[in-house]
Amino acid sequence: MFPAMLLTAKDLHKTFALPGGGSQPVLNGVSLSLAPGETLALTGESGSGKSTLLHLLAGLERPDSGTVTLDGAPLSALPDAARAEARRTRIGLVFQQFNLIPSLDVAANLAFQARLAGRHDARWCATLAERLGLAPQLSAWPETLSGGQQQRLAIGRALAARPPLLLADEPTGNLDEDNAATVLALMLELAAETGAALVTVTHSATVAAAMSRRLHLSHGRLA
Ligand SMILES: Nc1ncnc2c1ncn2[C@@H]1O[C@H](COP(=O)(O)OP(=O)(O)OP(=O)(O)O)[C@@H](O)[C@H]1O
Repeated sequence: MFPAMLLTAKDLHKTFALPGGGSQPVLNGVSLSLAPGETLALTGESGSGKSTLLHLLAGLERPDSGTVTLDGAPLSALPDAARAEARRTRIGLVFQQFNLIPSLDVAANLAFQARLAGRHDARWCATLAERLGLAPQLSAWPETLSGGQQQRLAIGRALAARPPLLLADEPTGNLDEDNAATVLALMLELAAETGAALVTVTHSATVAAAMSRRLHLSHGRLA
């Protein structure tokens, strides 16, 4: 018997209006499904729509047509507030640009999403800080951290609420080779430990090879 799917996208279409008039179709019937704990790389040429697809999977944007279902609940059909709630409690997000909160120290950044989700667990946050090599920096400001440290913190923040789904957009895109390898290994280890499924948008063959499955986006469709 197949395991119940965590995430299902069915026949997603998305077209953007162009500033000068006209429109640009970006996703043209994209479907995928992800089992709990599965890891998936989304690859494709620059501009092929990978980030757009990730945003639809995260409920950050809505498709023009098609559905995104998370744990059996229709994410894409929910009104904005309910989608934001689902994102807070069920999805961890990691971006290329780290997106840390500059006015909060490392400890508060780490705990931020878990607090929002009403699932702060001080012991788990301490474990995450330790595992991510950030324990000595807990009272530092994010701007004083290296790029690698900032991305490790962003991963910890995304996993602090133990979401069943982690979505990452070029998580190693701003890092040198050594930091990229460390961040990739930690992201995979901690996702596996928490049971989170992972979808990673990437241009990196190394990152793509580290995922259990790869899908390539081309001409608005996945293969
Ligand atoms: N909000 C938006 N409004 C208008 N056009 C958009 C918007 N978001 C994305 N696009 C366009 O959709 C296309 C796909 O963009 P997207 O960022 O999803 O591609 P990508 O595959 O992630 O690219 P890259 O690898 O360069 O990050 C691009 O042509 C982009 O200009």
